Parts: sequence; C-alpha cells; structure tokens
Amino acid sequence: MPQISVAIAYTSGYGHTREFATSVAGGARSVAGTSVDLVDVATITDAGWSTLGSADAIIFGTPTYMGSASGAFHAFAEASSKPWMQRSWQDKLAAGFTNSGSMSGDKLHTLQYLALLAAQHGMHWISLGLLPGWNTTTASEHDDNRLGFYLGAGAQSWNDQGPDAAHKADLSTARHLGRRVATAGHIFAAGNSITTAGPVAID
Ligand SMILES: Cc1cc2nc3c(=O)[nH]c(=O)nc-3n(C[C@H](O)[C@H](O)[C@H](O)COP(=O)(O)O)c2cc1C
Repeated sequence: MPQISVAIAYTSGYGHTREFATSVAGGARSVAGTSVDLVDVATITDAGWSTLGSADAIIFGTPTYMGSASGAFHAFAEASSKPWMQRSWQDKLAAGFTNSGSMSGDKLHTLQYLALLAAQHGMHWISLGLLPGWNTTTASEHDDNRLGFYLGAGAQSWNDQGPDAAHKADLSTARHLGRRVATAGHIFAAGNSITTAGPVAID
C-alpha cells in the first residue's frame, strides 16, 4: 500500500475551529496508508512550511471572521507567496473547512477564498461531496452537512459556548472531508505512478 501525506493547515482563535481540524485529521487517518500532520499556521515554523511542502494534500481551515478567513490565516496565505513563486504546491490536492458563530455567517465566502488560494497555487480542489442535510421536514440538524455546503465543510459553534460544545454533525462532516481527501490522494498517487512510468498504451 503506497503511503500518502495529508497536512491540515488551520488556525483557531479561541479553540472552536481546532475541534473540526482534529476531526478532519481523524477522517484522513482512517484511510490506510495515510500520514496526517496538523499545522497551526498562526505559529507556523520552518518545519511547518516543510511539512506543507512535502504533503500530497493540504486541507485549509480557518474560523470565519468578518465574513472571511481570520487575520492569522490571511497572514499565512500572504506568506505562502514564497511557495507560490516556487510553484511548490502545484498539483497537490486541496480542500477547506470553516466554522463560525452563525448558521450562515457568510462562511461560503471563506470557502470560496480558500478555493481561490488553492487555485493560485495550482492545486486540485476537492469538494465536500455530500448532499445537503436538514433540508426536508423529515431531516434533522444531526444530519451530515446540516448547513448545506458543497465547496467544503462548514461548521457552526455557539458564541457563548466553548470548543467542547462542537456540534456532532459538524464534527462528522469534517471527518468525512478528511476521509474524502485522503481517498482522493491515494487515487491521484496511483495515477501518478502510472503517468510517471511513461505513456499509457491504449488499444
Ligand atoms: C473578530 C471576529 C469576527 C467574527 N466574524 C464572524 C462572522 O463574520 N460570521 C460569523 O458567523 N461569526 C463570526 N464570528 C464568530 C466566530 O466565527 C466563532 O466564534 C468561531 O467559533 C470562532 O472560532 P475559533 O474559536 O476557532 O476562533 C467572529 C468572531 C470574531 C472574534
């Protein structure tokens, strides 16, 4: 079984988004042959940059602050202009998740921003791949993807509760994202092993 590596590049001002980052990591780890690193980009070191540089996939995560990624995440994104210049993230897989106080809270804008960041780096964006939950009279807030995002995973955390109160459906959705990216990583790695071996013969 070939080994692939998934890095989760996240920030969390008050600990809520870290809960979802941990679930994304758990989902990726559940796919055999996958090593997973969590990189807190607010305090990223040279070792952290090198972890991102050697990963097969990077999953970006940030709280939504004022309708976009947090300032700490934006600082990291600006600092990623160095790998951007070197094209060192080109052709890696990418995905994203965000968390905020409101059900919407303009999280879609944050996910769009994360996808755009990935595109600037020439990465391949992996969507959430779940149908929306909680959108019929028989559905419930305990459904995966209860907030109905397609581009990535969205989570909601009460502003008056600590990280321990993270919603189980959002944790499960985050776990799904990690598993999906790791699975895609293995499929890409298998494809790369064919294409780097030379042209594929077609009868
Ligand atoms: C500066 C700031 C701006 C915020 N802006 C939004 C927002 O635009 N939409 C929203 O739904 N919640 C907003 N919130 C609430 C946070 O998204 C929410 O508390 C989240 O759980 C924080 O995650 P963290 O603990 O990982 O930092 C904001 C919070 C702060 C501190």
